[in-house]
Amino acid sequence: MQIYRVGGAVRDQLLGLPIKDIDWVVVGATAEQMLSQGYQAVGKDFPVFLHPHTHQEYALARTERKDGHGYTGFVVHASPDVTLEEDLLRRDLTINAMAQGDDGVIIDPFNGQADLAAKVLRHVSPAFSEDPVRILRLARFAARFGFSTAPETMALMQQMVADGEVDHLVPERVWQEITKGLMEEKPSLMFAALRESGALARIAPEIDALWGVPQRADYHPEVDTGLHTMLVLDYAAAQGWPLATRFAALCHDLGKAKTPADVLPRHIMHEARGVPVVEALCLRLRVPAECRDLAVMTCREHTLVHTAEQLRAETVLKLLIRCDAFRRPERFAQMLDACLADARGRYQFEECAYPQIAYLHRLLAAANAVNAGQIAQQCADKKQIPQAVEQARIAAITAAIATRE
Ligand SMILES: Nc1ncnc2c1ncn2[C@@H]1O[C@H](COP(=O)(O)OP(=O)(O)OP(=O)(O)O)[C@@H](O)[C@H]1O
Repeated sequence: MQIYRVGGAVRDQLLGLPIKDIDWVVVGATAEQMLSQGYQAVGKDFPVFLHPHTHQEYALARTERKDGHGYTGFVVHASPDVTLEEDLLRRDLTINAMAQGDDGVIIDPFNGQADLAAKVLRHVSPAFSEDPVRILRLARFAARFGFSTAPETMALMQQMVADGEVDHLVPERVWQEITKGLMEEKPSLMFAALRESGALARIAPEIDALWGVPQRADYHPEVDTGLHTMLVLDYAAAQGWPLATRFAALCHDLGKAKTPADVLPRHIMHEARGVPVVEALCLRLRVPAECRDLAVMTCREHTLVHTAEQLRAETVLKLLIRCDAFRRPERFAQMLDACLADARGRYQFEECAYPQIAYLHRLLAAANAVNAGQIAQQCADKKQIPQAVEQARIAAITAAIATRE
């Protein structure tokens, strides 16, 4: 048997990037041979084995063929007669279809090195169209490397979308790829590839609908809501913020696509209109609660946060309570970060001051300093405790507002 490094490890080494994990391909072996050498079988659908000591993954060289119409899985063929080249042929992109043997020689039958040098994402073979998740993979590699898509690959992806292939993707696979793409350096490039292929309109029409929606040019010199959303998202990514904050940045203005045409380019009530849209997207993609809740909250509150310094103490307290800021201050802080991204994700406002964050943190700290236990002891009628605590918090916030620097 021969063993080769394949895929991302070879690509990243050629790019001079750190290698996270190595995938190995074993040519000329059977599953029984692997097991007899102490490897543990781990692949549910594919013949993958774990090395007993290093715990690295070794896959038998394989070919596969689509099982029926739409994406329903693959019929996998792994046997000692499958060659390395046959295995590489069924991979997604030429830059991911290179191998390296023990001697260090790169095996590159599909010119992945040339595409790396030209910064191009190109499919390896027509088999690309057998798995629609490859469109999302390509899009996230675009976000990671800033590479362009080969015209023939873009045409193939557009055809796949037109054939309805993307509609067969299960939500978990979509969310997994979107998650990875959001964590890349420039997530907007993922959405650009998804839009151009037509896939975004199928997997997340709520996001796709933002392009072409105008906004007031005095607040938003970039005008287009889709472009603004991408600026906000890339700002969040550039700060290295976590997934939930990036997802909240992505979703904060979904309500703007629902603004009635006769009130454009104003977007009164877009926060309230957006909440059900964000909830529907999250439900469909099975977005985890942590991401969903922050996205809904940001969508609902971002305009109010922008006006924080004009708010009355009562309104501030209601905002803090709605956001559960007393119990979840770190999540509240994440929402404020997403609001900062919203403010700065605009042409000509890229470095605008955003005192709202420090201001609201100061008011939260003031409200938090209220000694609820002591108030409870002083209340003769227990039923009045919540109201008394609320009054004390409003007084504390009022005092903090009055001492504004
Ligand atoms: N859906 C797919 N279709 C075709 N080939 C795939 C697919 N998923 C993975 N591959 C192949 O398996 C390799 C390893 O996949 P993996 O998901 O670990 O990505 P990677 O290229 O290592 O990138 P990353 O740095 O994101 O882990 C890829 O480089 C590619 O050759």
